[in-house]
Amino acid sequence: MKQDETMKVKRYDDTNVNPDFVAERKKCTFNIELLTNIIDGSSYLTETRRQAQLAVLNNESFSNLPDRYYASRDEAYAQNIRKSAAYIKLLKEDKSISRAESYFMQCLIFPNEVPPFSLHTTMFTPTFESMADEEQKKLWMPRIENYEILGTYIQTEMGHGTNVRGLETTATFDPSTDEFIIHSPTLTSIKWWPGGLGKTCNCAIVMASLITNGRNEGIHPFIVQLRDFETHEPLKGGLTIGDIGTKLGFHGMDNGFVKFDQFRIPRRNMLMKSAKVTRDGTYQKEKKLEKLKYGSMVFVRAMLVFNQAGQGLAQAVTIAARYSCVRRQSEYAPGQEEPHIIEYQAQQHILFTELAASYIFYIAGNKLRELYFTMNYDIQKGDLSDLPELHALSAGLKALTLDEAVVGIERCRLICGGHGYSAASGIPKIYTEVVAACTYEGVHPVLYLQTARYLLKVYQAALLSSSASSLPDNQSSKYIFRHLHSERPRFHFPLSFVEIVEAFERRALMCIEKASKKLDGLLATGRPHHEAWNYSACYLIRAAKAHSHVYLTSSVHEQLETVRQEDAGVYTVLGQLFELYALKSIVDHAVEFIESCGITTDQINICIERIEALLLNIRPNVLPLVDAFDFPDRLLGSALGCYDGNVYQRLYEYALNSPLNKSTVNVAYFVYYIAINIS
Ligand SMILES: CCCCCCCCCCCCCCCCCCCCCCC/C=C/C(=O)SCCNC(=O)CCNC(=O)[C@H](O)C(C)(C)COP(=O)(O)OP(=O)(O)OC[C@H]1O[C@@H](n2cnc3c(N)ncnc32)[C@H](O)[C@@H]1OP(=O)(O)O
Ligand SMILES: Cc1cc2nc3c(=O)[nH]c(=O)nc-3n(C[C@H](O)[C@H](O)[C@H](O)COP(=O)(O)OP(=O)(O)OC[C@H]3O[C@@H](n4cnc5c(N)ncnc54)[C@H](O)[C@@H]3O)c2cc1C
Repeated sequence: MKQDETMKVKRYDDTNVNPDFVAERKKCTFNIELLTNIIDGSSYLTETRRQAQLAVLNNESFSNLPDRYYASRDEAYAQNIRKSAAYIKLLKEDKSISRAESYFMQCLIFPNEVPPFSLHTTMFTPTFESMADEEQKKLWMPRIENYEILGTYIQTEMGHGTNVRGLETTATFDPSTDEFIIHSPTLTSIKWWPGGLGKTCNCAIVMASLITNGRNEGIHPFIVQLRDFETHEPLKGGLTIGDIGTKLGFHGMDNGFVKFDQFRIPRRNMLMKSAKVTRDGTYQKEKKLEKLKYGSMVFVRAMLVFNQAGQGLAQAVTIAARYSCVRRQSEYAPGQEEPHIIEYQAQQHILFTELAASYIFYIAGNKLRELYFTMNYDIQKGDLSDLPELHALSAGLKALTLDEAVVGIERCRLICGGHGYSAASGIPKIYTEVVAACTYEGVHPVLYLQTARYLLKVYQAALLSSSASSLPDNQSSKYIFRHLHSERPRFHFPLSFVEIVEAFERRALMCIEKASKKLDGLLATGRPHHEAWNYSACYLIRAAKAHSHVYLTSSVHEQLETVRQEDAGVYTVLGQLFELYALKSIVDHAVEFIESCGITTDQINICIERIEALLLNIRPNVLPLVDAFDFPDRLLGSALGCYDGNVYQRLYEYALNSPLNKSTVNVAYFVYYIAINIS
């Protein structure tokens, strides 16, 4: 990114800080900057992020007007298009903007929003790059990279989302014209939901059943132009396109529908890297590359762990923590000043456990992102051996971290009392954004079951093997081999970090064993496999969750081992958060840990006591720990969570700006109420 010498705007307002915050920040026992570097991935990335954020704050084109919480849907969409145009212009003009910089800029330009063009970068382009052959890339990529083509990813239909093989849209090859005919044969086959489809994108990857020579060859991707490049009108020849209407959130996004009526595209618009249809209609495929078509789902699921679960929960925690250090309520000691609500143990228990979870998701999410890029390098070169591992891991972690994050965000809202319910808190917007990710890219029961399917295969392999050597080191399920053939250790309390990781592994192995036994038991009674699988679902899902917890704890433990060499202060606070998250999970799933690790209810009570001690340890650092996330106020968009802690002044300003306050007497009152009274 080109450096801007005029960068003056501050990321925080530190001129008029609430004195309670000043006092809180003085209690800090660790180096905040080092922790920020860990969350970002490195000091280089911290600097990159700050520069990118300053560039956004200094650019008028990216301001959020009208107020994001008062905008109607039309305004929210228009606002996003205005900012998108400015953003894309900037990316086109300054080719030195790196991928990481553009990512950081996007997060701040569209705070807690998935903007209409985002499918272009997250799904359309990666799917095209992965599924198109070299000739197709040469033809299309320059216009895709130049944003002349703005694409979305069209898979889901009104009648089918999860069952991709059940999609009804057809792409039938017509050898007489060398074209495919895309068709929606039923009401339920209308494509439904794709982001940016309703009004914004001019092209799409469309997933449809390929039919040639009278045979249905299954779901394949096609690149389809939807709108005229000049007029932006939907193309003639059999397209009905529109916006699907208002949703729980995502107001600035035009999720859309499209009905194809015998719509024709050239044969070469089928993406032909792993399968093709020749001029005479012959279908050919490279079987080993078949699963590449699922690749973009794996990519987004892997990214959602740090981007939505980690960042979303961290933002809600930042808001709740800062507010808890300002808000005073209730008479604690008779006759004394009301304490800040942060002093109540009940408040601390919720706030600090969610703080711990946000650190765990962020750090583990960063590791998953790195693992994705490492493994995907080989996958794109045609070695798909790591794909099952990556699929299982990204599916399970997307599900587990988002499940826990949305509950955590809602808990943060609740501990802010009444003001948490106001849009001005910022938390409702974070919630509606993050909870959407629990549905898109796969609903969670389905994703857990995908993870479980993989785990049972690994378990079967481990039963037949006596060592872990047959699994590469980067496989997260290696512990299954290790522990299956080794004695369970005696755990000592309070648990050491190493013991914590092993306890999670032992619990996961037990859940996998139980799921396998359940399935085998049902099969032994003569039930068909699909039925036995369905009636083992609760066991299978428990196994997938337990395995995903293993990744969370082991990857953060690995990070801790590195930090231990670097900085004692940061190691201590990060260790406290790690321990708190782990112990809370152990207490929440006590039965599974008692059974798998041979521990007692008395030892679970030791964990409960230890959690209380950890709350006291974490208390002095609470503000510095959320400051370390380093969210600019503009990203949080919260009256309760600003860096300066001037909550009440901001709440009042927010109310004064309400459109309802533009007049002292509302016209509707005259039109309806006075009219009734007169008649
Ligand atoms: C602070 C740090 C900063 C760092 C710097 C930053 C760097 C920059 C990095 C860039 C960041 C980007 C940030 C991104 C942010 C994200 C925000 C995104 C916003 C996105 C907006 C929303 C978009 C939404 C899109 C959608 O929803 S698209 C539709 C999604 N649909 C689904 O998910 C459907 C769910 N269904 C399925 O997945 C499957 O079809 C099914 C698995 C349920 C099918 O089951 P079925 O049994 O029918 O399966 P098959 O027979 O077809 O296949 C079975 C075998 O295939 C394997 N399989 C299945 N799925 C996959 C897969 N995905 N990958 C690999 N393999 C797969 C099965 O395991 C079977 O295998 P087996 O036979 O060997 O057992
Ligand atoms: C905000 C948002 C953005 C989206 N963006 C896009 C997009 O850009 N492109 C796109 O193509 N799609 C998009 N989608 C669609 C999304 O991918 C689907 O909604 C999702 O995959 C779920 O499919 P479905 O809605 O058909 O639910 P269904 O598949 O009908 O599932 C409904 C429920 O049934 C249960 N269920 C279903 N199948 C099973 C099973 N096998 N085992 C156990 N339980 C099951 C689950 O509880 C599930 O929640 C988006 C959705 C949302 C909400």
